[in-house]
This record gives sequence, structure tokens and C-alpha cells, in this order.
Amino acid sequence: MNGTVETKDFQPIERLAIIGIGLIGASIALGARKRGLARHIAIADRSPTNLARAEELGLGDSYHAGADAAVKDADLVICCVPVGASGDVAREIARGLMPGAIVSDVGSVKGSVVAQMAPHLPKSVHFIPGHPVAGTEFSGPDAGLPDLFVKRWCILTPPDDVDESAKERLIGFWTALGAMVECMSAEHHDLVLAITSHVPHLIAYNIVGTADDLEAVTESEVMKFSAGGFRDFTRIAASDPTMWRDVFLNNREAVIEVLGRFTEDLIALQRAIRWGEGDKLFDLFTRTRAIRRGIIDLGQETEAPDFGRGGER
Ligand SMILES: NC(=O)C1=CN([C@@H]2O[C@H](COP(=O)(O)OP(=O)(O)OC[C@H]3O[C@@H](n4cnc5c(N)ncnc54)[C@H](O)[C@@H]3O)[C@@H](O)[C@H]2O)C=CC1
Ligand SMILES: O=C(O)C(=O)Cc1ccc(O)cc1
Repeated sequence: MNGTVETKDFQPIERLAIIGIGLIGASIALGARKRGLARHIAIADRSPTNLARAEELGLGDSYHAGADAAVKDADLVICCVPVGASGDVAREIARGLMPGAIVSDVGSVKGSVVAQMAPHLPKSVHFIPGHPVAGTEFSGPDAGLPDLFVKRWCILTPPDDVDESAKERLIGFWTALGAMVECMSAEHHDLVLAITSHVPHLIAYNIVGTADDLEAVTESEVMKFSAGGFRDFTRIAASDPTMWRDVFLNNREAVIEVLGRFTEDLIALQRAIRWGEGDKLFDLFTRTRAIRRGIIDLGQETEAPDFGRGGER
């Protein structure tokens, strides 16, 4: 366990309930413990194996097979399950929630999570969905990292009539975990993430599948001659199948919109290669190089730790 880090100006949460103790739930638990952000961390998971492992790792203070027991008296509840399970969790916790509690989540899709959860939650709680844009290709409680969110964005999608003090409290929590917070609508989030995360993951799954299906190239050749680009795709394509199945099924519209644009642009590139239009290729590659350099100038590539590789085990 890492030592406690002083976090100024954040009044600790009395009882933090984490529902789903996988990569993200465990990283929140470890990060909150390290920084003294919660007096009691209650953990629930429907997998007895993951719950037992969380207890072995000492991720929390109490462990519950049922989410309803974990949320009792909790002032902050964070749902950290695959997005397709959000509705089930909301239904399960609804009756146990304390009036005035903040209920949030970490799902990679927001519109569908709101549609699944909001109808079940009592009006007496503050529902403020969230998404830390940080992760790795690993899953389960062993994958948790206390500094996963440091210098990473966390997007919140508060409703228009959000209680401002509840919103500030949640922003304070994520900031104390080391994240930078930005608010936007759920719909906008889903479009932005479709292009920056969801479609890139789909491309990785597809190219690794295509390589695996190529009869003329053996699997050992793929492994042996993987140059940098392909290796990066294989890391992404090792991401959790349940989580990513749920992402695509729950962000259908935005993913299909972005895929349509992507396919058109790919066909244009195919044409340029077929007809030897080197200028077109050169112009695009020049434009994309500038985008990468812009990301580095923003400090998002050099300063943030590379958990993708560092966390490999
Ligand atoms: N993996 C990543 O890099 C990132 C994931 N996310 C989002 O975080 C959420 C969790 O992802 P991970 O932590 O990676 O997944 P994970 O697979 O590591 O953990 C999910 C946990 O939820 C539990 N669970 C599933 N259904 C449940 C239910 N109905 N009740 C209680 N527990 C249940 C599972 O047993 C498992 O322990 C997902 O919604 C994902 O979209 C967000 C940012 C990054
Ligand atoms: O491992 C990677 O490269 C990721 O992209 C991690 C990730 C996965 C899902 C998210 O919603 C946010 C971050």
C-alpha cells in the first residue's frame, strides 16, 4: 500500500460506496485511500471472486455481496460496472440510498447510462454521471492503480438542474484524485468519445482480427514482425470484451456516425494509393503529424504516466 498523500481543501467523504471493484473501482479505492479522501470505503461486486480478491488486497473497509447494503448511509456512490449493467445496479441500490447522497458512475458512455439509471433513482439523490478518461487494457481488482487518474481528464455530464453544491463536491473528489474535470452534455460526450476512444478501439479489434484471419501470413510471423504500430493495436485489442461489447451496443448512434465518416475517408485514401496521388497522402500525413505535436505541446502525452505499458504483467 502506498503512503498517504496530503490533499488540501477536501473534506473527506464519510462513506464512499464503490459498486464494481474492477480496474476503475479499485483505482478509485486505492486513490481515495492514498489521499485520505474517504473515512469508510464500502465495496460491492456481484462476482464473489472479485469481491474476495478486493478484500485480500485490502481495497476497502467493508465488503458486500449486495450493492444495496454497500450504499446504506453512503454520501457518495460510484457505479463502476460495465455500462450494460448500469440499469441493474440503479434498480438494486434505489431503496438503500440516503437522501442527499451523490450518485455517480464512470461509464465510457453517458447517454445510455442516464437512460438506464435515472428512472430508478429517487428524486432525493443527486445523480451526476461521470467518466474518467483514463484506463488500461487490464481489468479486475488486481489492475487498480492509485495514480491512474493523475493529470487525466474526468468528464462530468450533470443535468441542467443539477444541485451546484453536489456538483462542486464531486468535482472536488475527482480533483483530489489528481484529475482535471470538465463538464459537458451526455450527448456531446458520446460523440467526442466515439471519435477519440470508441472507434479507435474498434479499429484495433478489427486490424488484429484481420491479421489473425490472413491465411498467407502465419500467427508466428504476425508476432515476430509486429512493428510498433501493430503492437500498439494489439495492446488496445486486449481490452476487456464485456466492457467494450457494452460500449458499442450503448453508443450505437455516435459510433455509426463516426464510422461512416471514417469509412469515406479511408476509401479516399485507398483511391489516392491506387492512382499514385502522393500529394494527397503527403498533405494528410503532414496535417496528422501537426495534431500529434499539438497533443504533446498540451503536455498530455509526455507528462501523464504510461500505465498501458508500465502496468503490463
Ligand atoms: N477499462 C478502462 O480502461 C476504463 C473503463 N471505464 C468504464 O468503467 C467501467 C468499469 O470498467 P472496468 O473497471 O475496466 O471493468 P472491470 O471488468 O475491471 O470491472 C467491472 C466490475 O464490475 C463487476 N460487476 C459487473 N456487473 C455488476 C453488477 N451488476 N453489480 C455489481 N458488480 C458488477 C464485475 O464483477 C467487475 O468486478 C465501465 O463502465 C467502463 O466503460 C472508464 C474508463 C476507463
Ligand atoms: O488503454 C487505453 O489506451 C484506453 O484507451 C483506456 C480507456 C478505455 C476506456 C475509456 O473510457 C477511457 C480510457
